[in-house]
Amino acid sequence: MAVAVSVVQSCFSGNGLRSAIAFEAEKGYRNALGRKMRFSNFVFSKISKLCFRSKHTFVKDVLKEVDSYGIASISDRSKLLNKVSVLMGYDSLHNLIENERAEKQSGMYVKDAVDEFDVSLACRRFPSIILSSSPRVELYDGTTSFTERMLLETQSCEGFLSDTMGEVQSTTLVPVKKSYQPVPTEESSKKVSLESQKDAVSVQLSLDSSISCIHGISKKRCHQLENCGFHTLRKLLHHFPRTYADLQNAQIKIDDGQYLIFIGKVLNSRGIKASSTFSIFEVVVGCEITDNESTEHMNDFGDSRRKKTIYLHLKKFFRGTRFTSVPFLRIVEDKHKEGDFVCVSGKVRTMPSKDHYEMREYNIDVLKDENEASFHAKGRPYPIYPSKGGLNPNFLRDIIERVVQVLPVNVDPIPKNIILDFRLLSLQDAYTGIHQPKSINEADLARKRLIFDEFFYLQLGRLYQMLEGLGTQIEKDGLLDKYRKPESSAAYMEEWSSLTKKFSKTLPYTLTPSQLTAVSEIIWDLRQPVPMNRLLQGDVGCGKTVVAFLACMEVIGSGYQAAFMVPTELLAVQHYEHLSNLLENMEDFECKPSIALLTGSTPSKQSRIIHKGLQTGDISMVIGTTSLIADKVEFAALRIAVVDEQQRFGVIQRGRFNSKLYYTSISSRMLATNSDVTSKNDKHMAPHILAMSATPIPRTLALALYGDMSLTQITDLPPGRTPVETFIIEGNDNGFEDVYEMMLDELKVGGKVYLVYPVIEQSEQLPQLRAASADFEFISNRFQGYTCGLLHGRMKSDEKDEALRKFRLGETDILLSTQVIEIGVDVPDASMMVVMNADRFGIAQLHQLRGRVGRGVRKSKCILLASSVSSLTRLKVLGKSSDGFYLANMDLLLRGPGNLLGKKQSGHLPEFPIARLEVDGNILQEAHLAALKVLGVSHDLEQFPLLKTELSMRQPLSILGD
Ligand SMILES: Nc1ncnc2c1ncn2[C@@H]1O[C@H](COP(=O)(O)OP(=O)(O)OP(=O)(O)O)[C@@H](O)[C@H]1O
Repeated sequence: MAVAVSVVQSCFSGNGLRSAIAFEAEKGYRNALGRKMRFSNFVFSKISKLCFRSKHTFVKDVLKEVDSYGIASISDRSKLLNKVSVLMGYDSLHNLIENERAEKQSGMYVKDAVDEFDVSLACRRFPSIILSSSPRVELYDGTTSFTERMLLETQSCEGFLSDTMGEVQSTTLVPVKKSYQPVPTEESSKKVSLESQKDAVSVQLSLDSSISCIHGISKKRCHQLENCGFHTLRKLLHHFPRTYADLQNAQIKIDDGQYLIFIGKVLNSRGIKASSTFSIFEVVVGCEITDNESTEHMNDFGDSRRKKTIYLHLKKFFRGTRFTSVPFLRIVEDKHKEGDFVCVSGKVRTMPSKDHYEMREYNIDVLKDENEASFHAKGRPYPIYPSKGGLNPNFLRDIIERVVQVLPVNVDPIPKNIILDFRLLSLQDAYTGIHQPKSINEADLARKRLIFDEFFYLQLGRLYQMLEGLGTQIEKDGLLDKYRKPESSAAYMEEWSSLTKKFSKTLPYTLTPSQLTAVSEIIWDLRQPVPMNRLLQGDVGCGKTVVAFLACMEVIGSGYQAAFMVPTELLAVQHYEHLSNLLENMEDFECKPSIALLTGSTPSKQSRIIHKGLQTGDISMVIGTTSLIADKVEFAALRIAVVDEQQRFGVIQRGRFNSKLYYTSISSRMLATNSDVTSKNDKHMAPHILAMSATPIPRTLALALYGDMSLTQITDLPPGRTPVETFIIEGNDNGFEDVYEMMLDELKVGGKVYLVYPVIEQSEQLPQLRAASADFEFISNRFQGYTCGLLHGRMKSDEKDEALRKFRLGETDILLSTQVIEIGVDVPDASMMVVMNADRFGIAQLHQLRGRVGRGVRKSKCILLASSVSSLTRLKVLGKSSDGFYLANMDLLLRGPGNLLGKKQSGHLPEFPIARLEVDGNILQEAHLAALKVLGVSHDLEQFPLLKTELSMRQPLSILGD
């Protein structure tokens, strides 16, 4: 048996020896005497250390040869190193060198060979090792002979490679003690034991404890884990299983690699010390399995199914001197006693002997009795982990299991009543449930709790920051109340300023109930002493613009300024013209606000005049593009910034208005210059923000993106609108012919048609895509007698304006365009839209495009031409519904939030490691309520110190998306 042990030991030799051998061989066995001596001393000491308990002649011979290495010929040296390599567990010297290179290249140089060591390979090479059925291996008892010890002591190899490789391993050996008793070091006493210290540890351990506190983890492993980002227990616990294998009850035919569950009895449990730093733990379980499918053989009891016993060899490997101590091995052995009834699950590997199987990834539970077996045998999910940074998933699984076992009970920062109210698992149970679930249901509950946390801290962080920005307790309560009962905060028409009332009277229509409520809510907010942060959401064409205009009028009426920012010049011009027309209709000329248009194309002389006007307060409202947030634009008293098409701008730009602080209202400033008194009502405050979203985004997504904003939704459409009739047609020759016919019919009755293309120019890479410019001539020829216009992003600003103006005025009948018209373009009598290669657009995007027609009283059609039959199905959803929120939800489900929002905006979405917004929206709502509840009790979270610490740990600033 001693031979077996020494050989196994040799397989576990450290990287230092391998590096030295590889280096020596690669450098061509250099002849400098000093070097040769240093090398032979080093190898000798290493080999001796590996084999020092063996009296086997092979080892002794090798030692002798190593001793005379310095005087041996190059070929003998090469042969010797070949032998040493084999002794170390490699196939040959060549194989050793390859391994060394591969590890260096993979960047895993510090990789611990032990855990990768395949015992079965060694068993095959050295038949004397029969781990699975051999009697207990004698543990080390210090029987090394005196002469050997003397020899070892004199062969110090310190610093062999210090001058060449810089990787020194101090291997000075000390006389071996008679009986081995591990002396607890300060470091090891700090570490957490798997079982016994659990309670004691719970006091000191926290989720953010370093991973070095995991019992038995080697320094190398620690480094590896840390290099892969696992610095703390939390990081490890948040490495969630990728999926769970569905464990099947074992049948007679067992295949390699299957994940199975067994009930059986422990036959043997033993700890084997294989070297001074390496031990193997093996439990052998005997299980009787049934062939459920066989009815041919009857057993003694008349049972028609065949039964047989199989043997499972559950193996675990430990490295580190602490794990080779007799007491440790005894403790591990005693964990499972002979005759224990157990449930084992995991991945099986077939062994050479019949009916013997090995399991290295497994769960083992001791069962009370046979009754419990039926419950367990139903199968439990087996977690499968993703690898990370080259770390083996099984290793990760093992280390995570150890962390779960020592997890303290009191790690949960979320208050108990929140846990109860929202029926959540405790955090400890959630970690156990996600990593070691007893059922899929448990894993699901655990997942819910962890998703809840992701959302909860996001909401808590945002609301907390908002409250921090407020002065008084009343303001804070008011804000939380507003989130809890948004409907109770509204200023109705009678309370609006006279300018707002007058403006509303000039509108050529009456506001819809939703529009009225929206204006009332916004005006209520504008009266508050804290900056408003509101998102106005509504389906295409529901009339958001006029709501925003009314909000602007309200602040202008009180002597302040308004800014209205839109994403395109086209839209800026459209809004400017629209508002100018509405203001022209106002009877009272005296208080008519002065408005300006400021875009990138505004001539510089004109821009300067506008800048000046904004600075002095002569201009009360400016409409424009991102030019509005340029540094040189200064406002005298900016009180509201309307940001249209919020998601096109993102959080950063929205925030930039905040730097344009207003100081005092223009009227009070004038008063102040006359009387030297500043109105007490005027504060230095950031302007109110009204964001408008034209893409109806699901509430959950809105909450995730704009968790810090109030939400107003316009849910009805102006009266008289008839739903746009939608056709989904395959874009083949027949399809196109049909569409051209329909277009002709529409044009004949005075309709206007948009033709929307996915690209401007035809491309060689995507020849199947129809292009706007390329089609212009063809369409003009095809529809002779009708005028065609072209509109796309590469045209100059004034050319675009002109194209749209002509279409609006009816000078062109067909407008060939790209998706530039997607946002906000309002030509009320456009009555038909044809979208080429419609499958290239997202559902929400198509809904937006479709919203460009049917904006007036005219009945409208939208034709979506699919590139292929297969894409018809996805488009059909648009045929079924014209409800933007429903479609946005569908899009969210089908394509995820990134695609729904577009690249730019989805970059502002916080990252959720396990939550999926498209399906976990309800948890987000709950988390929002929970956050409100907590902050309602303690605005500054002083009453919840654990929660506050946790919040700061989770870096709330990053969740703002900036
Ligand atoms: N209450 C109303 N009654 C009738 N027409 C209205 C009403 N409100 C707005 N409109 C008209 O509906 C059309 C669409 O309005 P508006 O451009 O404000 O919609 P929107 O919500 O901003 O649309 P989009 O999301 O497409 O930009 C405009 O022509 C506008 O004049």
